[in-house]
Amino acid sequence: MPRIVLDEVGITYTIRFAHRVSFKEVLVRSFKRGANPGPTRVEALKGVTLNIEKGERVGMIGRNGAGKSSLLKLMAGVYTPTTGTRTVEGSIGSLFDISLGFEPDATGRENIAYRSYLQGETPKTLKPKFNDIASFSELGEFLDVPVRNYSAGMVTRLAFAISTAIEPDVLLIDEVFSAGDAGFQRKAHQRMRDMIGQAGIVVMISHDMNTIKQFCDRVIWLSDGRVHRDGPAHEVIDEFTEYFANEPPAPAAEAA
Ligand SMILES: Nc1ncnc2c1ncn2[C@@H]1O[C@H](COP(=O)(O)OP(=O)(O)OP(=O)(O)O)[C@@H](O)[C@H]1O
Repeated sequence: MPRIVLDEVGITYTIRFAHRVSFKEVLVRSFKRGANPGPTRVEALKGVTLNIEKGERVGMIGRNGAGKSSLLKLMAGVYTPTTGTRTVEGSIGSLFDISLGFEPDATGRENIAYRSYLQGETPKTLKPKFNDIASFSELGEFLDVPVRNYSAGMVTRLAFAISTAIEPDVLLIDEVFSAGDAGFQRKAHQRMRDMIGQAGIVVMISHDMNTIKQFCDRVIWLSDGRVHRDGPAHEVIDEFTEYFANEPPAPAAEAA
């Protein structure tokens, strides 16, 4: 039975500024106490407690930097919590960063196999799916060409075709609705709808409230790493929209 349980979860990142330091700066720093600021800590999530049960379609909304991706990646197991505990039951399918991690020197076909194995397929389970993935990508003869020769749109199509060929219990989505050109997007939307319909639990991030309304019955509004509001989709979206309609314009880096 798929389930997500987060108990007082926190994530703190440590950032080290990576600018080059000249010999002169090293000398100055060695004489000046406090001149080297050292690593900075960012608390991306603070005491998040959540329970998501089978059948729920959950949207995550919030401004840029509110902690949505950190929370989704924590659910996916990409990040471990700095504090608190994370329990996810059921197989997980992640639709984010889908275009990363291809082998550039390998062909499209070879990459279908490599990526599918990473997604938990075996040669036996991949065999009946392979042709569907290949034809969904619409890459034709390019499937026998190394991926390094693909256009960005071709990489996206291949990535989308592979990433959506899974049937996970828990489906985690971060804004992948805009894959490829207009024709491909129509197909991609239908494929997403089918996946969302089949998954036990869906958690998705989107800045597009219509997308969230269309797919989700529950919405979590994150603000500054905390759950600001958690409730029925239409209620939380209305509050969110009204809040930002009445607020003075945010600084550029903060704007949603
Ligand atoms: N890998 C990382 N290393 C250091 N800090 C990070 C990292 N990822 C995110 N952060 C920081 O954590 C905070 C939350 O970021 P996160 O990406 O989770 O927010 P978000 O709500 O998904 O934002 P957006 O809507 O812009 O995608 C931000 O302050 C961000 O700078």
